[in-house]
Formats: sequence, structure tokens, C-alpha cells
Amino acid sequence: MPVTDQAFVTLATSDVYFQGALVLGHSLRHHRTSRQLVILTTPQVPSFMRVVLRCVFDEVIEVKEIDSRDAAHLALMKRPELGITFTKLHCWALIKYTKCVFLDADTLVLCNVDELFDREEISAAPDPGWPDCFNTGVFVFRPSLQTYNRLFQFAVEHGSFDGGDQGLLNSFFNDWAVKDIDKHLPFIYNLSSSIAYTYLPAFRHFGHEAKIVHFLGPVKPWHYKHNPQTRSVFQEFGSPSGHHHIHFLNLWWEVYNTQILPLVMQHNDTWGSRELQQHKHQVGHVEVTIKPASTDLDKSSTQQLESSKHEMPAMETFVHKKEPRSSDSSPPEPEIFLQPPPRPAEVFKEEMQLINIEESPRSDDRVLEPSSQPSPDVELLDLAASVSELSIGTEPEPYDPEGRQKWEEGHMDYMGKDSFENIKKKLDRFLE
Ligand SMILES: O=c1ccn([C@@H]2O[C@H](COP(=O)(O)OP(=O)(O)O[C@H]3O[C@H](CO)[C@@H](O)[C@H](O)[C@H]3O)[C@@H](O)[C@H]2O)c(=O)[nH]1
Ligand SMILES: [Mn+2]
Repeated sequence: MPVTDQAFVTLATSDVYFQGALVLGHSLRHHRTSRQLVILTTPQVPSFMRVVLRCVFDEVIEVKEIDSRDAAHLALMKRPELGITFTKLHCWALIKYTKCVFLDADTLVLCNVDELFDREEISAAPDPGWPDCFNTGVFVFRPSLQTYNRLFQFAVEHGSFDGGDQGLLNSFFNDWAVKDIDKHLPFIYNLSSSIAYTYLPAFRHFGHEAKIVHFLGPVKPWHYKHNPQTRSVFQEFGSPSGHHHIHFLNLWWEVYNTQILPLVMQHNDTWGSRELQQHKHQVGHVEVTIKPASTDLDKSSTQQLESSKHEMPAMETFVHKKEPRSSDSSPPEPEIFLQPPPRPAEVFKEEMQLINIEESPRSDDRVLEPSSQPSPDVELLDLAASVSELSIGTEPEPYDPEGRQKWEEGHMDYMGKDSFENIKKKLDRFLE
């Protein structure tokens, strides 16, 4: 029986995180959660992506972006981009739900985890870097406008020791480490994939019980390239290796390939454009590159590729579309507006306002079914037979003359923009 007053909640503010959120949402459906699925997004989400998100999530809720703009603390984590995770705090305003579980968009659910709703606020797993802090990639909470207001007040008065939501939430719920062991989720509910192999015996002993894997850190699954033929990611120099990590990365890509990519292709008009000839496809601000296999193709897949090169939309190479269903003519859904909470803290006043909540179509209108039932809309031709490489690229960085001048004068921003990770990413892009 569906439970309508409890929800899994995630956040995605950019096109790459949408890909992660879709994989996460699908993994929850696949393991037959009985709870609602909610995604918080910021207003600039492209309209086709909104449609795709609504195939997977029950509710797509627009919120205003909140950025801590705390460059100094974020630099200590070498993650200047994470100020935006303050946007997560909007989840406490989802008061139509009595209890929720927040999951980062870079998590993947490996089995049904509905038992998390038996826990109380705030339940979370230890952070692998500092186990007396909880990691905020997975946590159980109770929406409440009172807590919401207190959180923002706290943010204004104390800030966050890491510049992101995790520092803030750990200071706010500061007795988590010592007070109530029931609020300590086992590590298997937030298994940091790249760290697991550092304590290999424990991973060997407990790893098979993993329930939620978290691709924590700067390198996410979508930064890898994937070969659908071998069903494996390409291991690049310097990337975190380790058998277990690769196993989870492959799992993520398997869901992306077989469930998410067809859905994105089906709803994104630009897939049929001229760019097809290079097999590069714009999905909002991300670019999905599909490289056809050049050797060992059987005759039929060669023909498919040939025809796709000339006039067929790429989508038709892999996806068979059915006629729109009669339910598509249903009346437009109601829009619900949530009022901002009373007297928000001054600094965040503008940003705190939840601006627009849209309810998804009824669940029986969903395009994406749990994958144990064959989807009625999308029939995949064999991607593995014809594609040797899939990758998700991010938007190129805008030209930054001021930064360049500083660099040339010898003032490098080693903790931020010019950190080792960022320079390595640039080199990798250049060497591609
Ligand atoms: O540009 C962004 C960046 C982040 N997110 C969302 O915020 C989450 C956290 O960012 P992520 O890159 O996953 O951070 P982590 O590498 O997991 O780093 C840690 O530090 C973050 C900042 O404190 C916490 O939010 C994380 O839960 C914690 O695991 C993501 O999963 C998304 O849901 C966006 O939507 N857009
Ligand atoms: Mn994360």
C-alpha cells in the first residue's frame, strides 16, 4: 500500500545532478518503495527535463537556490561548488509529509530501504572522514516550519564550519554523536563507495549487506566514461580505483544506460538534430556522447548505425516510441503555492521562499515503470551491441580573465579553482 504522508526527498540544481537524481529515483522505484518520491530543483530546469523528472518522481518542487557563499570554509574542503547545498534546507518546509528521508543525488539504492522511516530525526550515518559527524547524504528528518526557521536563523548566526549543509546540520543537531545510538544509521545505509576499500577486511565482511551506496567526493559516476559492450567504466589515471568502487560505478551506469538514457532520449527534441552525426547530444547543459563501435559489429547493428548517421534521429537507433496515450490529454495539473514561513532570517529572506510546487500526474500515468515490469513506452534496442563508449560531459567553464591574470602573476588559488582535482580534470579534458 502506498504511504502518502512520507517521502524520499532529493535535490538537483544542475543538469549533471539531474542525471544522478534520475538514477537514484529509478533505483528506489525498482526496489518498490511504498513512499512518495520528491525532488527539489531550482527554477532554471529545462522544460523537457521537468517532464522526464515527473516520469520518475511523484513531485517536482521548485525552490530558490541558497548559496552559503562561504568561499573560505568551502576551500578547506576543496569543494568551492558546494555552497549551493544550503538549498537542501528547504526540505524541512515539506510539511505535507510527516516524515522524510533525504538522499543526495549521488546515492544509489541497492534494495528496499523503507525501514528507514522507523527512525527519528535526525538519524544519519557517520561521515567516513570524521565519524563523530554525520554525513548528510542520507538522513531521516521531520518537516517542520519551526525547525526550518531555526535552521536559517542558526545559519545566519553561526554559519557552517565546512561552508556546506553538512557543517551546518552537524552544529545544529550537535548531540547526534553522543545522545541516542538509534539515530546512528549503520554505515551500510550510506556506504561511501570510494572509501570502502580502505578498510578492505571490513568491506569483505559486511560489504554484501550494503543498502545505499554514496559516490561522495569530487569525482562522481557521471565523470567516468562507460562502455556498454563490456558494461564497465573506463578506468582513468588518478581516478579512485578498487574493485568494489568500480562495481558500484558499473551498477550506476547500468541503470543510467538501460533506464534513464532511453527516457531522456524520448523526451528531448534535440536528439534528432544535426549534431547526431557526431553522436553528441545536448541534454540541457550537459552533453551525452555516444560513440558507435567501429569493429566487431554484426550486420544489423551496422545498418542501424548507418541509417542513424544519415537521416534517422538517434533516438530511433535505440528507442522505439509508442503513440501517446489517451491519458496525455488529461487537464493541466493544479499548481500549489506554498507560503514562505513567517519572519525568515533577513539574509536569506529572498532565497527562502519556496516558489512553486507542482504535483505529478497520477502514478498510473508514469512513463517509467519499476523495471521488473517491462515499460509500455520504451523498448530498448541493444545499446551494448552498437555503442562502445558513453559519456556525460559538463559545460565548458566560462572564460575568466581576472583568474587568468592572477594565475599569470603567480597567485594561484590552490584550495579552490586551481586545486589539484580541477587542474587534473582540465588536463583530462585536454588529452581526450
Ligand atoms: O551543484 C550542485 C551541488 C550539489 N547538489 C546537491 O547537493 C548534494 C550534495 O553534493 P555532493 O556533490 O553530493 O556532495 P558530497 O560529495 O556528497 O559531499 C559532502 O558534503 C556536502 C556539503 O556539506 C554534503 O551536502 C554531502 O551530503 C556530503 O556527503 C548533491 O548530491 C545534490 O543533491 C546539487 O544539486 N547541485
Ligand atoms: Mn553526495
